[in-house]
Amino acid sequence: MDSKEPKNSEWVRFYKSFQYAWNGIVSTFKSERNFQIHVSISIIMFITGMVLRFSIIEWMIVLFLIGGMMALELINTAIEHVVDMITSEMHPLAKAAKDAAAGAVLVYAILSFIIGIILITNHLFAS
Ligand SMILES: Nc1ncnc2c1ncn2[C@@H]1O[C@H](COP(=O)(O)OP(=O)(O)OP(=O)(O)O)[C@@H](O)[C@H]1O
Repeated sequence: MDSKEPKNSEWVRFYKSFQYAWNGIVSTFKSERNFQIHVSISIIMFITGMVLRFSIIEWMIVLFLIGGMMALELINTAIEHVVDMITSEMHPLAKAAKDAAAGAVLVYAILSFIIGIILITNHLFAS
């Protein structure tokens, strides 16, 4: 009997942690225009992959890029929130933190774009 309760509460905690994470994704989607743009581009890439009938390897690359992009955008949003919570005043360190986080997203976005173009052109010309 005693051993059942902690087990249940572990599952409840596990379920709740998913719920909190999902809430973070939904609220970021609602508030961040860049996240909405990334989701839209991901949907376009998904449809492109279906139309061109991507191979398993190509799908794995696309999913990795989409997942990485969204995860980075979520981390960038988290950093923005923390900075805004710490100070509402202009501070060089606040700027440095926000700009570095935005830079990380930009680096990944540029790489994703280049890899996406390579994937599509390689697929079209190889088949
Ligand atoms: N508290 C702050 N102190 C100094 N610079 C800041 C501060 N908050 C934002 N900035 C800088 O001002 C510029 C514009 O920031 P802005 O607040 O418009 O966008 P963001 O918060 O970085 O992102 P988003 O537009 O997604 O909210 C960026 O270079 C950012 O680093």
